[in-house]
Amino acid sequence: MSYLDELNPVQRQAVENTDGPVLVVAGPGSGKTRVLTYRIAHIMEKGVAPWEILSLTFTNKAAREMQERISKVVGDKARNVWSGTFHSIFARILRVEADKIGYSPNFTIYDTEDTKSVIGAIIKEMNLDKTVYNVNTIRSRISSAKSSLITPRLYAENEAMKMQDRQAKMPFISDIYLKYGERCKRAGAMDFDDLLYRLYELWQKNPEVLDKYRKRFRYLLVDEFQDTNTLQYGIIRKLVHFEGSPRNICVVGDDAQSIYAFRGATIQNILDFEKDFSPFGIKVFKLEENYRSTEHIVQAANEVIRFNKKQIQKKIWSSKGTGQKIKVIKTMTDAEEGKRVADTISEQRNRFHLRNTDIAVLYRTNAQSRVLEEYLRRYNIPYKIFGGLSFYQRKEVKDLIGYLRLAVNPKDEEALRRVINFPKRGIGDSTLDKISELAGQQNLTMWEVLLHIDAGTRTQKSIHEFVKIVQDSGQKAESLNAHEAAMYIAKQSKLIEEYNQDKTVEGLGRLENLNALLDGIKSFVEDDEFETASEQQNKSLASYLQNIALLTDQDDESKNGDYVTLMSVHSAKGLEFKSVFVVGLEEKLFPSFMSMDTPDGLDEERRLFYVAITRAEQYLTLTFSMSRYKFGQMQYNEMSRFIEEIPRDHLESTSALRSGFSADFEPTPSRTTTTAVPSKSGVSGAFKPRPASSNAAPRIDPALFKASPSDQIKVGNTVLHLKFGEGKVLNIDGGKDNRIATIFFEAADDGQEKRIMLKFAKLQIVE
Ligand SMILES: Nc1ncnc2c1ncn2[C@@H]1O[C@H](COP(=O)(O)OP(=O)(O)OP(=O)(O)O)[C@@H](O)[C@H]1O
Ligand SMILES: [Mg+2]
Repeated sequence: MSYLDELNPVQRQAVENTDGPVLVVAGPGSGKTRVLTYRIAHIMEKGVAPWEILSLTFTNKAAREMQERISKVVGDKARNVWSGTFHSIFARILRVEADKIGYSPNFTIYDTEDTKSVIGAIIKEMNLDKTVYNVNTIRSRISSAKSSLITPRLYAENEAMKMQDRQAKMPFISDIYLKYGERCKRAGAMDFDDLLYRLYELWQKNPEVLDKYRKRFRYLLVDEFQDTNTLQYGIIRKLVHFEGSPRNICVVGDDAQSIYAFRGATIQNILDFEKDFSPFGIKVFKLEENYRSTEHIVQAANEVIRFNKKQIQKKIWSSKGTGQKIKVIKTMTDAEEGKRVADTISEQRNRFHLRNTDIAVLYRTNAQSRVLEEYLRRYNIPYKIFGGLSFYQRKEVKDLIGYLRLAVNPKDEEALRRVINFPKRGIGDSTLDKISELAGQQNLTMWEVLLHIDAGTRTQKSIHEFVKIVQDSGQKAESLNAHEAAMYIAKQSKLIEEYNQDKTVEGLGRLENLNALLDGIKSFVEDDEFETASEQQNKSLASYLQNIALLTDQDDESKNGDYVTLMSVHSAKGLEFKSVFVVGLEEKLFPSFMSMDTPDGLDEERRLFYVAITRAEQYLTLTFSMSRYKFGQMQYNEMSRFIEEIPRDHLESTSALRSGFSADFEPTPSRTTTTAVPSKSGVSGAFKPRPASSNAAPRIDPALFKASPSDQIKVGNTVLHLKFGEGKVLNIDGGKDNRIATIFFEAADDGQEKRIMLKFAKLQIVE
């Protein structure tokens, strides 16, 4: 059996001990997933049928990769292994057994939006105040109740939960929960949590059904076990932990990579597993060699995770050679960060002969993808976003763009349909159908029909309000610049208010996306890179929309299958890439401001960082930006403590390090932002332009920068530009309001003269 030779001795034992419980706790890249894969192959080689094997993973991507890896060893029959995510496998079982719990086999699966709309309807029926009873909060309460196996009845009896609800001024959540369950059942629908919860219930109530599956799945395997929640573990236990069971279960995981505490996953599961199965001769294996990454990366990861006290001690080493040091890039703005990432990707492809698919860019929050996407597109680097939508495809982004489009063109029917009843104003589908019908009959646009509706009924009043919002927005779009207009519209439409109410993790992500869009519009307005006067002048909402039409266009950049992967760190679990970029390494972003206040929160962020950097095989690049727009405000950031926690020996010595770290390179004890006071010497020092040959950005601290009035700028001046550094004004032409300066920036990328419209440019005269 030659495939066994592709394993080290400990891995081989974990594979060959197919009978009885096995636990593998080991660090990243040590071959845990490989053990699972080979174990499945090995079980099949011993004559077990593929459908007797159940293998559970967390993401579809991981499940697919596992399937591919198994096929390499055993060929086509790999397809018949029950291998997939918890949700997909359980849905499959539930379809077969649906009638036993009063469902039809064709039950619908409700996504989050469906769930929210059902909960919203219940709140309305119960005459509860929807500003107090926030749909998202309730959804997440119900979800966590289900994940902890708390039925509506138990919920109603649970004093602790009720106390929490009373404190939140929502004493009726348990009633909503009960009604929600009934409603789903009546509708023949299950939400995502139900796929786990109902399966548990099915097995609980129907021992004969459970028995069938116990007999069927003779072998069970679970990857990324550290991230299972109570319910998932409950289901697993039911399947294998019983009298007379051979308990052929193998789980693999790494407590240091547990990153879903907020969803109820606890590393306690790993400890419990060992305890629960120890009476049945559990075998525990530890793997210590990292086959994925070179030494600098592995050692840096080891050092960082040592800051977490509550870890199972593990030694990890690499025999892949020293490898490259970790590169750190510091930039002044997030836009520049995007640009440097794109630059470095191009450079790495050439220098190290990488394909796009060898490269991944990982971020902490999805909202960060906007700037990255923009620069990858500008550089013609194909990319694909995993575990989420591309920025402009996200619902909240489309909502705001819908309003912006209406402001510029109220006849835009698609936009109108999208937002006329969002946020909800009681203009339902039937009203909309009527409007559309009228429009058809009279050969008008829907907008024109709206304009002629009297204000009588409640719905008609709502329509009037909506028309007013669009009209006001239209006026602002003409009189203000794109950013001012968009800010007005975001507020006036009540979109911000709507998204602001949702205090869940997902809700915050949506608000961040909205703000990222607004910030993007702001940088569009402030961008003075344009060279011609007409482009410079036109900073209107209409021109902004035209500009992004190209970005929102869904042309598939990843056509030929060679694309850079963009994803959140959470989605990157279990994956590996030759080159990995981890971006936005700033205090309050990564670690996230939401988790920084508690030691446990911070530990989880550190585990997340640990997951991020251990995805890299050969090249690891960490980037951070000194400033970043946040909620329309320029924020000044400090480098993330996680970079400081990496011993300097593992970092490439670059200018980023010299200026990013405190002088003696001691971790800085205080993390309050210090804003430098401009002083004569400080200015000239900080403003030193970068050498033309290097790719480094001009090191200008935005906090020190002060734009001079444009009419004072004269030929011969030396001026500073935030992006291009120091430059000499060679010529000025154009009339009063349209003066265009020709400036030579020594440090700019191309070393070419640039033509810049003075009215919009931000330049500081140095001499
Ligand atoms: N004995 C081995 N010989 C050669 N390559 C190996 C060996 N074991 C693992 N590898 C390779 O090392 C890489 C990491 O393995 P794998 O993905 O299984 O690690 P893991 O422990 O699951 O990591 P993570 O914790 O990040 O999920 C893979 O490319 C795998 O094929
Ligand atoms: Mg793995």
